Amino acid sequence: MRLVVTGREGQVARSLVERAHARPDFEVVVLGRPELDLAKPETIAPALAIARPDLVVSAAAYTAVDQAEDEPDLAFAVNGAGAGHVAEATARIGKPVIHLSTDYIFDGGGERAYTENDKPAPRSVYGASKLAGEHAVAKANPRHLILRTAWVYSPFGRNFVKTMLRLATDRDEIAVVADQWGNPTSALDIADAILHLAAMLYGNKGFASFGVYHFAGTGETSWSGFARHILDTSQAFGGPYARVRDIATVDYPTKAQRPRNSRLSTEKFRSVFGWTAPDWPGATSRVVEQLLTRRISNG
Ligand SMILES: NC(=O)C1=CN([C@@H]2O[C@H](COP(=O)(O)OP(=O)(O)OC[C@H]3O[C@@H](n4cnc5c(N)ncnc54)[C@H](O)[C@@H]3O)[C@@H](O)[C@H]2O)C=CC1
Repeated sequence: MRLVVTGREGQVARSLVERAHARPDFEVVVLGRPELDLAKPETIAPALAIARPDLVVSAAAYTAVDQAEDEPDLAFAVNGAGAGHVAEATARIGKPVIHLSTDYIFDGGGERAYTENDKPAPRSVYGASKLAGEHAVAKANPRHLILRTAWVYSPFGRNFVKTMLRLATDRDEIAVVADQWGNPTSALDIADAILHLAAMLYGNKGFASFGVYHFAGTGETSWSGFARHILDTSQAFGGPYARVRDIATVDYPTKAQRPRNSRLSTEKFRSVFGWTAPDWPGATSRVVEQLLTRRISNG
């Protein structure tokens, strides 16, 4: 089965390439700029048609959350209209699309994990642009799976785990927000879930479970809890360590507002697809170990 993935250098795209290495039943083709540019609609359909997908994974996005506040037009062009064009081009060649979305479509109020029935109310340009993308995808291709995920990290690209390890190389203490809660999610686990979905979809004309799903690491924590686990694991493997000091969101102002409660209920995904992500501490430890081992082997 041939998966065509947008966002060539992204965490999810690179994780899919890595996970598919061990799976002779999957071939993963990654597309990126300039041949596929979500901000240039005319590039999208030709690039996808040439790549001959059995399934498209729409993982490219404008993900600079704070910068999006200053570039709303570009964020909406890429995450909203661009995502819609990908889904439309995929529908035109008769294939399904798996599209990645985000916890930031919620406002972060409330005390329980969000379900797929909860009403979106984004508080940032990024969140609003991703919600526009969900609507555009759903309208353009009825054969869609929209996966909302959160707090994504991996051995690739830029993410919170790599930031903590980098800061710990030259600081004794790192101040981290303690009053935002969520589910850290390894992009490698997202990749495994996507391969599971792809196998269920392939050649199954009767597949009737299209729609919106939440998929995230199992268990929850705060950013500071996440940071402590990363640095404790690093120390255990002989890597950099720093103490973590809890601070409040108000003490760490950012341009874009983040949801205080980012927790996603993955019950629907589990019951429909029989699949759950590993628990977040174990998954995080594996990525930290992978990063430290790579660093040592690279000298
Ligand atoms: N990183 C996170 O914490 C979260 C990410 N998501 C979503 O998951 C998906 C994957 O995220 P990541 O892999 O972490 O993102 P990433 O930031 O690692 O990768 C995004 C990719 O999209 C590409 N891209 C940006 N603008 C483009 C354009 N105009 N045309 C073509 N490609 C373009 C970038 O070059 C990059 O390769 C995205 O849809 C994101 O919105 C959802 C929740 C949390």
